[in-house]
Amino acid sequence: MTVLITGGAGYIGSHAALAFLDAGETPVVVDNLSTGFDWLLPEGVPLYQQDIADREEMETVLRRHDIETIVHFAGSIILPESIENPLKYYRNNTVNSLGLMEAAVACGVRHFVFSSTAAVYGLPDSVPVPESAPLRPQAPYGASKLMTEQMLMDVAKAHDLTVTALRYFNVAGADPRGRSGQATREATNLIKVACEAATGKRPSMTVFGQDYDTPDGTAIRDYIHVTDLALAHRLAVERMRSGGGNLIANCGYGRGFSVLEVVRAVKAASRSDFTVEMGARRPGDCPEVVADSRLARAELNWQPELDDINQIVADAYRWEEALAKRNRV
Ligand SMILES: NC(=O)c1ccc[n+]([C@@H]2O[C@H](COP(=O)([O-])OP(=O)(O)OC[C@H]3O[C@@H](n4cnc5c(N)ncnc54)[C@H](O)[C@@H]3O)[C@@H](O)[C@H]2O)c1
Ligand SMILES: O=c1ccn([C@@H]2O[C@H](COP(=O)(O)OP(=O)(O)O[C@H]3O[C@H](CO)[C@@H](O)[C@H](O)[C@H]3O)[C@@H](O)[C@H]2O)c(=O)[nH]1
Repeated sequence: MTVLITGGAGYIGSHAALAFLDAGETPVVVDNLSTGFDWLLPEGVPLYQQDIADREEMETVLRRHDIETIVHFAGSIILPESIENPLKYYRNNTVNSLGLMEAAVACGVRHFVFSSTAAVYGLPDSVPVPESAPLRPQAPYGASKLMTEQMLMDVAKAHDLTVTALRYFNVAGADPRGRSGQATREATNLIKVACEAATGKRPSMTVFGQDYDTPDGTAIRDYIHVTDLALAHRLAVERMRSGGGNLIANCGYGRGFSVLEVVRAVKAASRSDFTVEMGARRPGDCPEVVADSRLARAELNWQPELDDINQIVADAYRWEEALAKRNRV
């Protein structure tokens, strides 16, 4: 019943490794360390430093560990970069995922969990966004993920494989016990950027747009604690093991916070009054993105435990401080 985590040395994948480890399972990780770090992985989790595109090596790992389930995080994740370099995104997120599916089918893997994204919805017509909302990705990043979802669902129908695709909203925070967190170089995510301003890694931060049609004029997002998200993956695997069928579900909490609310929370958690500049809207951003998360709650029996913006930013900040002290990334 071994679980393979691709991209397990990355931000979310390392938290998933912790979630399986904490539940008494020892997962195996494949990661090419292109954006991940071996030191993010919990001790005792075997790491194969290889590319998921290497079909032969992937099949060797799948057979050696008799892999029952693949939890597939490996991918390229920077939305603006996908506009500049679409081929990289279709190669790594779509083509390489296809190769992994072929290896999975060839090696008799039973279950597959895929990291999808709210970016598949593009600019939603209304919030909260249900899974049935129109799928109109605005950039190759979202399109590359949507194609993979579609391939997986077709493969699941034709083969003895059950698939869960989880569409993440805004992932943030760090393991509450300090064992992992986000170490991404040159990160652009709001909470990470604000925490870097709080530790002094950046001289200041900028709020992108204050003229949205929202209560305080800044954009609203559904920030989900990475540890709750990791839990959803473990529950998705449990559900498939007990006979649950294919599923596509949003992972968010179903409520949003504005940029200014997040900045205030980071200032309170860090007790730092870092400089916040007011800037123009970031091209492509929408005013409000919030998940309708009822399906994941019902199907996965997912009861998030960390739905608290103060805890999310406190955990993110504690991790950022630890990174700064260790002089890492
Ligand atoms: N962070 C978010 O807010 C967010 C939101 C929606 C979806 N996602 C998805 O979640 C997944 C994980 O994202 P993350 O934030 O942890 O990013 P990350 O960059 O920290 O993790 C990705 C990991 O995959 C590895 N990797 C990339 N390509 C690989 C390849 N070809 N072979 C082997 N390893 C490879 C990287 O080295 C890295 O460790 C991604 O698929 C991403 O698209 C993330
Ligand atoms: O320095 C900053 C960074 C962000 N923001 C704003 O904060 C909000 C959140 O931005 P960010 O953290 O970059 O997340 P999103 O742009 O909402 O995108 C995230 O959520 C998507 C799913 O919805 C994923 O696909 C992306 O990978 C992930 O980065 C947006 O309104 C930004 O304009 C700022 O004001 N200043």
